[in-house]
Amino acid sequence: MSIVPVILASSSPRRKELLQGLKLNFQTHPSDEDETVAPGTAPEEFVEILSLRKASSVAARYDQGLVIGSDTVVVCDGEILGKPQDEQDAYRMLDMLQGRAHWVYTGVAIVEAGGNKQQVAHQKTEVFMKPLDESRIRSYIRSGEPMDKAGSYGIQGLGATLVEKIHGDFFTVVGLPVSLLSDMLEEFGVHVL
Ligand SMILES: Cc1cn([C@H]2C[C@H](O)[C@@H](COP(=O)(O)OP(=O)(O)OP(=O)(O)O)O2)c(=O)[nH]c1=O
Repeated sequence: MSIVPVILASSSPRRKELLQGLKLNFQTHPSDEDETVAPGTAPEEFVEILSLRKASSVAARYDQGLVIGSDTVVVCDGEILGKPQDEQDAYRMLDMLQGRAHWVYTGVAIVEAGGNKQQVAHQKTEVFMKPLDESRIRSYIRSGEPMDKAGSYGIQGLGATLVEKIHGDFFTVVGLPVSLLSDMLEEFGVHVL
């Protein structure tokens, strides 16, 4: 158990659940940072910039503690897909992803509040989606699940039925690479196990 306060700079229920899995005491403090990044930024850089921006903005509000920020995007044909704007956008994304492979990138940053230590890294996982016809995509969109998720699907929910297989870390797809995060926490003196 750590005595350093840990703060998750996120409004994502998935990230909260995944961090709870590490049995750390922590609080959440969502960041309201702007999520725009310069066009043409590579995905690995994109998720690291946003993870660090989220963690740094929340760290600035505390005198001490370790603040964790994270960001997830889906990458297909060189296009970075974030959360859909609306149902039409969700359809466009799912139609693009069906029947083929894409990458999910998740960045994770730890920023020491009241100090000057910080670390950022990312992980990527390849996801193979089944071929999906229009009615299946529309039915999935009607479930409401796609709307707050990068690439318009959630592998941990109904979206699991759309996925054929993955290569890499499952938790990276859901939105927080917990194994990588635990290694990073070690560097800050927090031992999960
Ligand atoms: C691909 C995929 C993404 N997602 C989610 C994880 C993230 O919550 C979301 C990507 O959006 P993010 O902008 O990374 O995160 P967020 O806005 O939800 O939360 P915050 O910035 O406050 O931390 O997509 C899933 O839940 N399952 C999946 O399979």
